[in-house]
Amino acid sequence: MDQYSLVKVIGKGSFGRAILVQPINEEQNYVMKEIRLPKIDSGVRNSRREAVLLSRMKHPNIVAFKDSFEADGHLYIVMEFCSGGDLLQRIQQQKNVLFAEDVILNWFAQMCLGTRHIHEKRVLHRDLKSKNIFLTDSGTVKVGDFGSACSLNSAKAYAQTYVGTPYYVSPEIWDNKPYNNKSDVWSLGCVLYELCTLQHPFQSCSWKNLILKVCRGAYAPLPSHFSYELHYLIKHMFKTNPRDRPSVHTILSSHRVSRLLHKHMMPENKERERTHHWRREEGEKVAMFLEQKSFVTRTTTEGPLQVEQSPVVNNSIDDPSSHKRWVVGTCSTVLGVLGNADIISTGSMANTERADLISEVKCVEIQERRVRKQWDRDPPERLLSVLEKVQLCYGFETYTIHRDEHGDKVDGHEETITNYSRLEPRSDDEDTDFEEEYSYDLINELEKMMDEHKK
Ligand SMILES: Nc1ncnc2c1ncn2[C@@H]1O[C@H](COP(=O)(O)OP(=O)(O)OP(=O)(O)O)[C@@H](O)[C@H]1O
Repeated sequence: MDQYSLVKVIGKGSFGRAILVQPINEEQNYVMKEIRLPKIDSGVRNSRREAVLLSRMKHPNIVAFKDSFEADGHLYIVMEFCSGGDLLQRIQQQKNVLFAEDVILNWFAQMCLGTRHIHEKRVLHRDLKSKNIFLTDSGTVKVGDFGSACSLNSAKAYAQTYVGTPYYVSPEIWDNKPYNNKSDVWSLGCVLYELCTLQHPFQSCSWKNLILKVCRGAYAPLPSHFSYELHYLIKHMFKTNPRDRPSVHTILSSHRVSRLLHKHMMPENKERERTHHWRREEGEKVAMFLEQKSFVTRTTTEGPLQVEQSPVVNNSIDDPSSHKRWVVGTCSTVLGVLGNADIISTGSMANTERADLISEVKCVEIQERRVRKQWDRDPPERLLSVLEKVQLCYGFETYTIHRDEHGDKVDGHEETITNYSRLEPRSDDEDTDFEEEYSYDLINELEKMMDEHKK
């Protein structure tokens, strides 16, 4: 503590103060968060988690960790100072003058880059909102406040469940489903919408209607001057079924908006994105290669050559010794279709012998759309009746509910259980599996919380 001099208090959160400090031997200012340590051990462990998780993040779009220590019953976390304030403050300063689309896309691309880094570390932020996204003097956007975040490799993180800040909470949370990476995407969608309209996407004068709107994904359309891509992105980020929402990785690499986002990225960020992008020259090279490549795939010792059935046009199926070839022209059409397709499930391909690949792809897309429609559902009645009794002014607060410790058998400061299968790289169509393993009776917890408020 002695190595920092106090400049001023910049704000108060629900767990303590945020103080602007300067290290004795440095010119630069930092923010020191002072968090009262609770009396009980589990509470102390939860408080320390913010420091542990923040220290694991190293990315230009995440508030940088400097130091943490404990003194006089407080935990202190020292981090980078973002002198441009938070996005909520910036939105309020606008006084109803909308931001230009260029500015919005530039900020949003940076938010996505920061959030993708968090998700790549198998961490869920769980409280993304305009108040937790900061700006530096140079206009760099930084995701901050890991007070609600949880690591999927940490058993103790499961000891508490999440409510978040109700205006930013996704439909699956109200439906008692586990929090997952797409729930963070929903919250990012809320921030993006706020930047576009200076309003919350889901607003109402009662909680009941607010949650109804969230669960139905019912929001007022963006002003029409915004690009088609931005409208399309918002629509997808507010899909009520998390499986239909794009992951942050998809938004940055293969969504209809990706190209537009890349245009607004800093050169250093573009460099990494380029490696993820399907470039035309590369596509043509692959097409040429496939065209030349022979396609016999399996032989047996006893019988003649077995030609594996595939969706490739076969010129001489009756002659087992001849090679199958990709037909000139097919590849570029396939690439065209693949370029426009969303996520393609290859599972059903094997059932269709020598099917035309292009119509197969289209068919899978149509089937997926049909299945997706069935997911729409109304929010639970019990939740709605609870919400009728709640005051809307609680909507901006972050809520965290602590689980009963007895069931956890979590003891000791740094205990973690690593589930290695969760650390494996995943393809985009699997990425909703990145979620908390426990689910809770959130409504029951809310009822208890309301009772406490009344006392
Ligand atoms: N790294 C930072 N740079 C600049 N300002 C910051 C930084 N971190 C926090 N602040 C500001 O300090 C104030 C308090 O932040 P803090 O995170 O402690 O609580 P909060 O976000 O207001 O509430 P909550 O308890 O819900 O997290 C806020 O106004 C916030 O904008």
